[in-house]
This record gives sequence, structure tokens and C-alpha cells, in this order.
Amino acid sequence: MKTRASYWQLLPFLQPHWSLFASGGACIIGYVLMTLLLPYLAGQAALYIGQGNVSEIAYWLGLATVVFLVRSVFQYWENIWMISASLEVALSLRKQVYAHLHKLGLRYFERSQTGDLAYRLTEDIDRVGEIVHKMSQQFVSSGLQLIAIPIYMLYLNWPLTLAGLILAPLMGWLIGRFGHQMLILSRRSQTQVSNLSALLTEVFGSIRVVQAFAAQAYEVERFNREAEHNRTARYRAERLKAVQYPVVGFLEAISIMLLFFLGGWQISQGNLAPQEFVSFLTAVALLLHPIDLVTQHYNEFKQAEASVERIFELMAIAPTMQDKPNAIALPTVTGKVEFQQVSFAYTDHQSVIQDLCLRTHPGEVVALVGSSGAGKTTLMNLLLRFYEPQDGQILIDGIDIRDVKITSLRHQIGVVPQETTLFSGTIAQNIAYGQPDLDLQTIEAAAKIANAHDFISQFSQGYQTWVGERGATLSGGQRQRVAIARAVVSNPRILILDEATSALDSESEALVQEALERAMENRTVFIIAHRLSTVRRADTILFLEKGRIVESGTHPELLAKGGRYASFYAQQFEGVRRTPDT
Ligand SMILES: Nc1ncnc2c1ncn2[C@@H]1O[C@H](COP(=O)(O)OP(=O)(O)OP(=O)(O)O)[C@@H](O)[C@H]1O
Repeated sequence: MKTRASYWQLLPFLQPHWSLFASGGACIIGYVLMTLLLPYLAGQAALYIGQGNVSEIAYWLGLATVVFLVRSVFQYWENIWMISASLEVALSLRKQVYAHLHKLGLRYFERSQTGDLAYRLTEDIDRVGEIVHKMSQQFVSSGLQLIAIPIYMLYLNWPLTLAGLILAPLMGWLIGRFGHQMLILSRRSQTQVSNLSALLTEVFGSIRVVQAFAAQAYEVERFNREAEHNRTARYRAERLKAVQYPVVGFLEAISIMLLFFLGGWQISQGNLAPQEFVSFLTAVALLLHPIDLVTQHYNEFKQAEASVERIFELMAIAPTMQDKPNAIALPTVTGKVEFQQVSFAYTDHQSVIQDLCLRTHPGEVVALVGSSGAGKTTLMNLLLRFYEPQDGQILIDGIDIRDVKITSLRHQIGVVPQETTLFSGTIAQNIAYGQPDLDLQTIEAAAKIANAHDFISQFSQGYQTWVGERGATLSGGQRQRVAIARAVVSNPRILILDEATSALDSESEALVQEALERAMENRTVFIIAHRLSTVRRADTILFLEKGRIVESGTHPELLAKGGRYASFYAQQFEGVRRTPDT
């Protein structure tokens, strides 16, 4: 979804900091007033230079020094106020965009690239902060000077001023045209950088796979292509600037030469005193810097507009999954789960869950079995309310999960995902993930359930041991046990286990299995089951096919029935089926 945002959307972010902007604005006015005094002082000094009056020259130059000093003080303070204001704006923008992203459902993240989001939250927002600073300080200051100085020049000598300004409309038009082109090129260039950032995040996030497949050369090639696109986009923007500055500079030079010619002519006719001409030329000289700044900042203004668009594009995405206005906090449940005629599709065309009914008792262990793509994970995604069914309802202890606050629902469901995700932080922080107030006793109790306490205690820093990004410093089995501890730390009544398919060595496997069994005690458990032992011990096995439960019962019941489950079981677990305990 593309919406073109404009700078107006920044206003709500500027308003809270109006006092900083106002203070900066007052300093800018002081600075411009001081600047306006300079041509007059220069003219006076020139008059006495002509007369050779040293004490008057010293007096007027002394006064000019004081004016320069006061002007510098104003400049310092306008900078301080405006930079503070713009940093505040960038900070609140960053906080709000980040919080907004966390309100978006999984659907949004499935379609976005992590690197692109990271780029918008970092580089794009920095660019907007910078432009707020430049616009509020230098652009406003330059703009005021571009208005005030010509007025003063008109007062000094209006025919000369009009002659000098004759090319101003052309310059203004050119600056506007260049700015518009710059916006178009910046959109492309920023998208390119974002793509680059997305690629890097993806590749370094999966560096093990890249190396395992010896795909480094392929990745380097892919990166080089993106980097070259990026270079081209940047080059086009820079080439535009390279054209713009000499063109505007040339027009400036022509205006100045015209002024010299007309000024010299007026002096020769006796219509202009030389010191007036010095005042006039000083005013012209004072104009050159603001013209350069406006040209340059207008470009940056247009470049940053692309960033504003990219940021507000995110803010415009409506959260798909929100609490109802009258949503209640889910009271502590016993763990009775019901699916009533639930149907769900990720996309319009393909139904994934069809008219599904199921009912579990508190404390029941339910194994979800079925071939790949049957809808097992989807069923659990619906229970966690990552998605909402198009038809039917899901109840926990008789309460429709759409009527409760999502956070309260998820707090009562523990999840052990198939792939363990740990965050950089300590082991304690990983177990108490999202609940920084949990005490160490609770964390330790969860680690004991998860068979993790012993190995954690062996580390010299125990629970405060730092876990590298994605838990890189722990073994696979250790990571899984930390994940189990995390799932049970808030003592949820419902537990979802997505069994890992990759095998651990037998000792590690036994520890993980033991941990899982303890974690399952006294909870309603849904297991996306891949192991024979799990399936056999489940109170109920639900056999799914194309989003429907086609068979349910205990392992012996379903085997005796000789239906879909029995043949799936025969195929899937053939190797272990003939072992003595089956
Ligand atoms: N985020 C998604 N967007 C679109 N379609 C999806 C999404 N997730 C899953 N699907 C589709 O929904 C169907 C069911 O997928 P699901 O992950 O629930 O199956 P599963 O039984 O858990 O399979 P597996 O055992 O392989 O994990 C599949 O056809 C899959 O392609």
C-alpha cells in the first residue's frame, strides 16, 4: 500500500516541542536583525576610509565587531534550540513508529523485509530529524535573510535592486524544478539502500546456511548487483546536484556583474555615492550565502521527503489484530479449549482449516498428527490469535478468544517452538522474556522443570551468563531447554509444543524429553507431534488432513480402526514400529 505522505504529517510531532522551536526562532530573528546592520556599518566605514578619518573608521569597525559578536551568540543559541527540538522530534517519531509496528499482526511481517524496516527506523528517521533541524534553523534563517536583505536593498537603491533581482524568478523556478527531480531520484535511491539493508539482514541472519551450502560466492554476487544498483541511483542524484550548483552559481555571477555595471554607471552619473554602493555590495555579498543554503537545503528537503513518505507509509498501516474496545482480560483458565466449526484461509483462494470442531478437557494432552501442510501449525496460530478465523469461534473455558485482550490470552499459553529463538541477553532474561520483573526464584523454578538448572549453574556466571545473538553460545539441547523454561515460567494452563524434527544426541534428547514431560504436567497440551513416543502417550490424537480432523482417538483405538492414521503411522514410524515396546 502506497500513500504519499507530506511534511504536514510531521506537525503533530513538532507541536509538543513548540517552545524549543520558538526560542530558536527568536534567536534567528536576532541573527537576521544583526545581519541587516552590517551593510550600513560597512558603508559608514567606507565613507570614513574615503575621508581618511582613522578614529571614525575604528569606531565603525568596532561597532561592526560588536554586531558580529552578538550575531554569533544568536547563531549559537539558535543552533542549540533547533538541534534539541529536531532530536526530540526524531526520538518521538522513532518511538511511535516502533510501537506501531508492534501492533501489526504477523501477516504484515510475513510480507515485509526486516532490513527494510530497520532502515526506515534508523536511517530514514535520522534523515527526517536532520532536515527538521536544517529547515527550522538554516532554511528559516536563510529565507528570512532572502526577504529582509532585498527589502533593505530596495530602500538603499531600488533601481539597482530591481536590476539585481531580475534573474531571481528564474533562479527560484530552477531550484524548484531541481528539487522535484531530486525527490524522484531520492525515492529510488532510498529504496535501493533499503534493499541492500534487507539483503544484509537476511544473509547474515542465515550465515550458517550460507556457509553450509558454500553459497558465499553466490551471495557476494547478489550483493554486488544490489550495491551497483545503489551506486547508480546515488550517482543520478549527485549528477543532478552537480548540474544545479554551477547553473545557479552562473546566474548569481551574471546578476552581480549587472549590478557592478549599473552601480558604476550610476556613480559616474552622480546618482550614487560610493559609500552607498559599498553598503549595497555588502548587502549583495550577504545574500550569496543564504542563496546557496536555500538551494542546497531545498534539495535535502526534497530528498528527506522520500524518507517522510517511507516512515508514514508504515504509520498508515492499520493494525490487523486489535483488542475489541470492550475486551476483557482473560481470567485464569483451567485449560478447556473448544474450536467450533472453525474455517480459515490465509488467502482468498485457499482454505486451510475447514469447518473444524474440537474440544479438549483441562489437563488433556492432544497430539496433532498429519502430513506436511495439513494445517497443524495453522490451528495453533489460530489459538494464539495470530490470525482470525473467517468462520466459527474458538473458546477457552467458554470465553470467545476474540472478546479478550490478546496479551492476556497469550500470557496463559506457553509455546515451545520448533526452532528455538534466543535473544542476546542473559539466560535469566531469556527465560523471563518480556517479563523483566520476574524474580530469580521463579526463573530458577522454571529452569528446574526444564532440566536446565544444572547446566546453567555450571556456568561461572550462572543465570547471568550472556547468551550470544540467537543463543549462539549454547548447544542445541541447551537452547531447547531454555526455551522450555521460558514457556513454563509464567505457569500457563495451556502449552503448545511444536516438536523439533532435528535429532539431538541421545543424552541431550533424553534430557529434553524429560523436561517436556515435566512441563506438560497439569496443563492442557497441544503437541505438533513428530515423535512416536509422544504420539503414543497422548490422551487424544487428532489426525488432520487438508484442514479437517479426519480421525481422533487414542493410539490403540486409531490403530485398531485401521484407517488414515494407521496407514500414516505405518509409513511414518515404520523403522521404530517393530521395536519391542510398540
Ligand atoms: N503465512 C502463511 N501464508 C499463506 N499460507 C500459509 C502460511 N502458513 C501456512 N500456509 C499454508 O497453509 C497450509 C497449512 O500449513 P501449516 O503450516 O498449518 O501445515 P502443517 O500441518 O503445520 O505442516 P508442517 O508439518 O509441514 O509444519 C499449507 O498449505 C501452507 O502452505
